[in-house]
Amino acid sequence: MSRTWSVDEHLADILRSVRPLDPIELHLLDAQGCVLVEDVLVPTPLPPFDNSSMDGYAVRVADVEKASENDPVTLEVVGDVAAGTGRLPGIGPGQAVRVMTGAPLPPGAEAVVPVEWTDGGTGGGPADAMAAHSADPSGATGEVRVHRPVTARQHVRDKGGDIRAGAVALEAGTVLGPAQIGLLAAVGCETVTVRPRPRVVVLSTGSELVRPGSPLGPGQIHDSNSYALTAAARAAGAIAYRVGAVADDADTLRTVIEDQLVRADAVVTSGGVSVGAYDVVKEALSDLGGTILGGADPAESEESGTDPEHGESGRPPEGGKPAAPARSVEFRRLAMQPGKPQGFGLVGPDGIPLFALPGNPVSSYVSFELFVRPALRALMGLETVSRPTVRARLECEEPIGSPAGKRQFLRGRYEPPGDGERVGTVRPVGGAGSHLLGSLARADALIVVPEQTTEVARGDELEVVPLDGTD
Ligand SMILES: Nc1nc2c(c(=O)[nH]1)N[C@H]1C(S)=C(S)[C@@H](COP(=O)(O)OP(=O)(O)OC[C@H]3O[C@@H](n4cnc5c(N)ncnc54)[C@H](O)[C@@H]3O)O[C@H]1N2
Ligand code: MOO
Repeated sequence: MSRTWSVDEHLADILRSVRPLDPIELHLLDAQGCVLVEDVLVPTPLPPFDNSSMDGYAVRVADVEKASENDPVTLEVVGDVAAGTGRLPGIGPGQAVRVMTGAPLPPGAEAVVPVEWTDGGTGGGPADAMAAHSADPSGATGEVRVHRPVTARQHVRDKGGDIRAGAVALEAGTVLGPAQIGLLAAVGCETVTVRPRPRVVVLSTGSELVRPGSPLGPGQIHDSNSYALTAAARAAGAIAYRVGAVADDADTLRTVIEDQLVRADAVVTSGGVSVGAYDVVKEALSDLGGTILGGADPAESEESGTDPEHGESGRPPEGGKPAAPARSVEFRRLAMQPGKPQGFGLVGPDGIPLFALPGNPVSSYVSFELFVRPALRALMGLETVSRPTVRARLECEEPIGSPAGKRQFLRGRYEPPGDGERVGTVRPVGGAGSHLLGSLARADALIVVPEQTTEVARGDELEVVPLDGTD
């Protein structure tokens, strides 16, 4: 390791290196959370036909103009239209058709009188509801007494009133949430072209690691990082594959990563990046020479006929920008705590981003939040890649020290501002140790102590990063 990098420099370097994934066509529900790459036009108007917004009677306005509760107007019921009905009875003077919510407006009808404004065909007072079709399968016939007038188009939803045919239903760049997926379904789209969710391979390293569910031998611990990081990748919108723990052996690790690259848009490892004798990730990835993991060397690529369309990294350039140059994994020291040792690079012929995170459980999780999550969001084509932050006043009994020159990320619980308060409060949970998984699990936010600050105390206003909750 040479110089120390700031958090912002490291993140900027990562974001410079990742490009949004190539668009693919996905079925609607598989596209949830993805970004649309092209405008979606509405082929047919929405709604596709004039229809009733109420269960009631389709009428001509003039026929019910004088209707009142004391002096109802009696109309002849000439038909019954359920939602989905294609053949529609026409309405002449003095006639009505019983219609259900969403049913097409019959020809000749100008408005719909809700059933509650009629006797429902019973000959009595105002009705609460219509008789269920199962109870009265003959449908609506006979007469209906209308107690109130309606205005033209009242209780009618106009054809194209929501969106006109040919209009843009959703613009390129829209993130598909439930409402957007509903709209696409409504206009008849079965598939959409979006940036896919990145496939993230997560593996942990360490010969001390044992899978949860297995008993611990002497010196062993359960592998928690690969679980936390897989869950974090999923929470970030990725499709995550947990490979599990790889023993501290450089050749094995290289082979496992090479094997996994086929299904990876990003690789996340944990552990083995510090200065110990068994820090295998660093050993396996920092000096790759001509192996496949190092990616194509730009000079070699030209000679070996790399497709110029696909740039040196093997990935297509996006929006005219040059593709990211291939670069092997670089290990660096960051001015942050936790998360000081970090590795990042592009590996394999396709220049897949690889994040080598430190092994301490809090360090790997905080590193994921700060560096991997933004990169995954960039791969998805999302514009906002980092979590929004808030300001909050610190609530703590004793002053808390922070290492000079390092940005510290304490774990805390955030309380939003109450009525009339400008900022909320944040209370530290547990200490600064990067092994404190118990307190991490009770926290819902990271408290950011700037590099130049060496002590914070109650009442200090700090930047806070709210994290995903469990709800
Ligand atoms: N002499 C120095 N020692 C250390 C330094 C240093 O600068 N000089 N840096 C420390 C810092 S900071 C960190 S962070 C760690 C990073 O170490 P590694 O990335 O090499 O991680 P490991 O040594 O493999 O593990 C560290 C710690 O975390 C536990 N661990 C690892 N993987 C998992 C897992 N999947 N699940 C649960 N726990 C895991 C591991 O058992 C160790 O206790 O280095 C410091 N040392
Ligand atoms: O990543 Mo280390 O936390 O700085 O213990």
